[in-house]
Amino acid sequence: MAASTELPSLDLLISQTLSGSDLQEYNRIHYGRTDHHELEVKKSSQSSAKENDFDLAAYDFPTKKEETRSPRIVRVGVIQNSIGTSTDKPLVEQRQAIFDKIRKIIESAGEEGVNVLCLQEAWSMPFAFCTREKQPWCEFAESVENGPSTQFLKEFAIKYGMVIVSPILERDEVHGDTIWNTAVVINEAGKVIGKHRKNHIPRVGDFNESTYYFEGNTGHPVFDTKYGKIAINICYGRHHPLNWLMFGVNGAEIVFNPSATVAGLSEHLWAVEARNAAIANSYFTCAINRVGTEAFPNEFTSGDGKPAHKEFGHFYGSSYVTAPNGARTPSLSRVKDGLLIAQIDLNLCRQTKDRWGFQMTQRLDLYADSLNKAIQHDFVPQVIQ
Ligand SMILES: NC(=O)NCCC(=O)O
Repeated sequence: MAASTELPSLDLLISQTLSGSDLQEYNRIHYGRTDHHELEVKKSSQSSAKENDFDLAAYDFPTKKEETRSPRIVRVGVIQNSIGTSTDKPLVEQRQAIFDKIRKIIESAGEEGVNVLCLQEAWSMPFAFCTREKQPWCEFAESVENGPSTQFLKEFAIKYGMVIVSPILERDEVHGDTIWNTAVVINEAGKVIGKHRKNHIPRVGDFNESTYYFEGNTGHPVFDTKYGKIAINICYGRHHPLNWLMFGVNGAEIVFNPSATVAGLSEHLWAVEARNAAIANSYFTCAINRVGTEAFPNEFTSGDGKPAHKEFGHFYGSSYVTAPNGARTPSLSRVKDGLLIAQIDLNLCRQTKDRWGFQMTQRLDLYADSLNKAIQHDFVPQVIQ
């Protein structure tokens, strides 16, 4: 059955269907708290959201005050968006249309005091990797240091004193013009402080990304920013628990998961994976997905015997934030652009570690030893008959 593009969000459906103590119980069991702690946003931001047709939601994660450490309050923002115009237009026009709509949303994020903002995977282009065509799509690849996306975002980073994570298609001119799927980290002074390249490249459905780029070679970097230690687990990496684990081992307090995934494939996994990662690693996770349906000029096939088609499928948005204790925000819409803001206290990471002891009780030494054996060509699985 085709996935619905009508249902705005499961969260909305629930909140409109249940009421009173049933809704409270649902919230307690599903979201991990009875109250979403919705934050007020400025009238001007509300007007801009209405005028520019994006959703705006903000939530707080109140955290216990500590006697010996001051709170470390940070506002994180995530943006999900559809592309700005059709994919048969000139590339520069397509990119400009995305910049034009993103500009408005970033301005609202800045006005609302967002400290760290993350955009969706390959945000400055359509997700054309389904086509397997090299032309014209490879032309969207750009330099980390001074490509159009970095130039565009630097201005906002400086204006709002905000760290921005910009997932782009990277062109590495120094190493043979190779292409990578990369998240660029721009600090509050507008300086690129580093990048992370996607570790796990999908080979599923229409996600033909391996035609364009290899698995990343940047490890699991954690960026120690003015607003906390952040990391980026790009899209398909969210299916790999050890990928999440390594960002935690390196000390991440917030891990962003900029994604591009479609309803027919992964919607039933979406609410589970980033949330589970937050719980297992005692850090905040911010899951961000594209939204809308992208159609391409030429037909492509999915290698499943079904007819050739021009549409990728429905990118279902539904971005959300999870705290280390497993409590989460409702999702943004499945069908509309949106800005989700979460006010978090990074002290909750250590508080959760102290309470649950997952870091203390994990057995990295044991896993390292077992994994070392498992990767040997003559490995014999430890099975007892
Ligand atoms: N962009 C990407 O890696 N998508 C793969 C599909 C998925 O992970 O749900």
